[in-house]
Amino acid sequence: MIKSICCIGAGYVGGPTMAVIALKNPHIKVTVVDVNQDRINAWNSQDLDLLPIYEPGLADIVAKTRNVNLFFSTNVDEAIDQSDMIFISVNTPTKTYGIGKGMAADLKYIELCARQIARVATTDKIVVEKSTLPVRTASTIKSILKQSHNNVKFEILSNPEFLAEGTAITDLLNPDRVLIGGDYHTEDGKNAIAALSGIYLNWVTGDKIITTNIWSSELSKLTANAFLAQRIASVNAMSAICEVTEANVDEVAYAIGKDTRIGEKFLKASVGFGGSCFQKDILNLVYIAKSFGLNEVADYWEQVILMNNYQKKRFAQKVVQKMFNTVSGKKIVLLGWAFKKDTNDSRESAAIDIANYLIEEQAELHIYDPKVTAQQIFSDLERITGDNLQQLQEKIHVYNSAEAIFNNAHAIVILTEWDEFKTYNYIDIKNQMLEPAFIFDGRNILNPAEMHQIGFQYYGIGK
Ligand SMILES: NC(=O)C1=CN([C@@H]2O[C@H](COP(=O)(O)OP(=O)(O)OC[C@H]3O[C@@H](n4cnc5c(N)ncnc54)[C@H](O)[C@@H]3O)[C@@H](O)[C@H]2O)C=CC1
Ligand SMILES: O=C(O)[C@H]1O[C@H](OP(=O)(O)OP(=O)(O)OC[C@H]2O[C@@H](n3ccc(=O)[nH]c3=O)[C@H](O)[C@@H]2O)[C@H](O)[C@@H](O)[C@@H]1O
Repeated sequence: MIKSICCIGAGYVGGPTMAVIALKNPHIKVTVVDVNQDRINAWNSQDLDLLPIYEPGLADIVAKTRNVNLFFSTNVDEAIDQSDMIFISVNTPTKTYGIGKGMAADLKYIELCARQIARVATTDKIVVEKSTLPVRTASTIKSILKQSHNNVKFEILSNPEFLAEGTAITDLLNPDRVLIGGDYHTEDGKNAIAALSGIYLNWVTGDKIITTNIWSSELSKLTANAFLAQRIASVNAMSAICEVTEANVDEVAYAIGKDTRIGEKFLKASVGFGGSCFQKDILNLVYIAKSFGLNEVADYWEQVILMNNYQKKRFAQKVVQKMFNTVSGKKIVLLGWAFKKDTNDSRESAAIDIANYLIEEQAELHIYDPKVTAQQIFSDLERITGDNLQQLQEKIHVYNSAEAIFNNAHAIVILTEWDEFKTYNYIDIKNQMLEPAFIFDGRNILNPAEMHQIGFQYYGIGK
């Protein structure tokens, strides 16, 4: 019976996942630890608006559980030692150096966790891989844990997380499935799987809990993300064909989605997918395929990334081309910076690449996102443009609200599908803008007929 859980990594996965586990398992003490003091302070802040992660419904659960059976701390050693089960939920970004640079997953944080667990643990532990990892990582973790001198038994499980940001809490409360990979041929393995299942069974029905061997579980996570991203790349490829044939991508997506073998979800054409995982996980898969000499397999999946890059560039080029082939010195309003709505996360957001392209074309950018801070927007831009903060602040303007942003603008470019962008008074907005007033709707959230009627030059994706 598990009494105490430690989760290493208080990020987008560790925080919400542990909050829900704590809510549904009041008899278990859950401690989320991180080396980042600022992040832990933010998780502990009295004002729930200051939590480091914005997710609908998260603050309510934290309010109910924090300092009851959910704790946030930087004391990693103590939390490891006091727990029966340890979730590793640290970041696994794409490597930026050395062998596999730009493609392989960087496992240094995972290895550091494993070494720390091996050094600190004095009682038996179940170690759960929550981070997304290349297939066969568990064997690396196992060999590191074997070096422990404390005569401790470790059982390793893979339990990948399938939540999507923006809907993390509903995804966690009502998952399509929970996947547990473990050593189901041994008694210890079976017990560990049962212990982890027991935690989920407090709110997930048994038929949704899938048990596989550990390698299938690790590989299923990369596979799921590759398949999901491939659907978006496919529909975006079709959006390019729609734009030159007078077909409408929303209609095409609706028509094919009605085929239950295809299904209607994840067929929304866009400026391109973003987020911290799709690109990195597909690159990781490509690297794994290449390292086994499976070059055709690698090329097949890499095409999803290439298609996505093409979509971002195509959209930015269209903005320039429709505005008489120049945006130099023109005021362009970017609505949205997050990689999708209902999150404050901008990692790998399509907005970053599109802004960079427009900056290169000397546009004057005015940016507003309801949840991403100005500090984050400038730091994303510093990284992609190579300019320093002062240089950027001279030419780019970030707003706290959309109220004063549209005055004398040449164009509006919608990059994230935030609901509030649909509720604006576009008649008023049009009156504040220069003529001809352009809208480039990278998320197809506005009604084209209405926009044309107001007098906008309106361009969506795939129509
Ligand atoms: N963001 C998402 O929606 C999803 C992410 N994942 C996977 O979950 C993993 C975590 O992702 P995020 O939560 O988004 O990352 P994140 O970057 O938000 O959080 C990771 C945290 O781990 C901490 N950390 C790193 N090394 C540490 C160490 N040795 N000791 C203590 N803390 C340490 C970092 O300071 C950071 O706060 C990744 O492998 C990702 O692929 C899986 C499903 C969904
Ligand atoms: O491993 C992960 O991190 C997670 O990656 C994705 O979740 P996430 O990246 O948070 O968000 P998605 O809803 O998948 O959106 C990803 C990107 O695709 C775009 N998208 C999504 C759906 C769609 O139809 N069209 C489209 O352009 C979104 O705007 C966003 O930029 C998966 O959906 C999760 O199951 C997975 O756990």
